[in-house]
Amino acid sequence: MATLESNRYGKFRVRVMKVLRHDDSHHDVCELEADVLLHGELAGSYLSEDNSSVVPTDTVKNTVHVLAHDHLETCRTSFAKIIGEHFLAKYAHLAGVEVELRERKWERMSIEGKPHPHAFVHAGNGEPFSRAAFFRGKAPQLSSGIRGHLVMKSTQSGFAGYNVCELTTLPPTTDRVFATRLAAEWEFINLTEDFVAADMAILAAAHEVFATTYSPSVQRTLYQIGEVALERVPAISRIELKMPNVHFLGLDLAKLGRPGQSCVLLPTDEPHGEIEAVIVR
Ligand SMILES: O=c1[nH]c(=O)c2[nH]c(=O)[nH]c2[nH]1
Repeated sequence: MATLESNRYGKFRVRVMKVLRHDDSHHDVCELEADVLLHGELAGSYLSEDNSSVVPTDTVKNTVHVLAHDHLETCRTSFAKIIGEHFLAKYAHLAGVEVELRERKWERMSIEGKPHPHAFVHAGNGEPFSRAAFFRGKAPQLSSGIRGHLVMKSTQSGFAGYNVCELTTLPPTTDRVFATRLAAEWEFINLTEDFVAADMAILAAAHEVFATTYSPSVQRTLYQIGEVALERVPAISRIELKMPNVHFLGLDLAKLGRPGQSCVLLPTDEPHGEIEAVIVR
C-alpha cells in the first residue's frame, strides 16, 4: 500500500526586475529569480480530487510580483523575509514556506571615473542568493550566500605531509596555483541586520584570507575563511563553505625543449577535489 510521506509545492524560477526611480535618470535596480515552496495540510490534493487548500502556483507567482512592486528595494535577503512572512500571515492553513532568491547583480558602470546613474554592468563572478524558511512554531531561518565565485592565486599555496600509500603519485609541493569556485552560505541570527553590509564583509573576509595567508591545504584555508567571517560579522551563527580544488596541472614540455618549466600549466575542469565544511560559533 502506498503512503504519502511528505509533500510541498510552489512556483520556481519566478523572475522579476525592479527599477527604483529616485528621479527621471537616477535609478537603482534589483533583478531576482525566486523559488517558493509551500507546506501544509495539502494531502487532499494528492490523495483525492480536493484542491480546496491549494493556493495555485500561479497565485504564488503573482504574489512575488506584487510584493516586489510594493516592498522590494535593493536588499534580496530582506525581500526573502517579506515573502516568507506574507505567506504565513495570509494563509492560515499553511504550515510553512521556503524561499530561495537568486540575484543577477548589476553594478553601476564607471564612466570617466564616476558611477553612472542608470547604466549598469553585470557583476558576473558568481550568483548571490538568499534563502528563508518560515514554519509556524519554529524560529525563522534566514541565510544568504554565493555560488560559483571563482578566485585564484598563483603562489602561496602548497600541499604536503598527506597520507602516502602504494597508490600515491601526487608529489608534495609548497608552491602551486590555488583556484576555487567558492560556494558559501551564512545563516543570520539577527534578522534585522544590514544584510547587504554583512554579505560584503563576509566576501571581503574571504578574499583577504585567501590572498594574504599561505595555504597548506584547501581545508585549512576554508576553515580560516569561516573563522574570520564569524569573527567579523556577529549577526551570523553558521557558515557553510564548499571549495572545489580547481586543478591547474604541471605540463612536461621537456620533449619540446623546455625541461623543468613551471610557468605554463593546463587548466582542468574535472575531476576536481571537493572540500566542504560547516563552521559554527
Ligand atoms: O588542498 C588540498 N587538499 C586535499 O585534500 C588534496 N588532495 C589532493 O590530491 N590535493 C589536495 N589539495
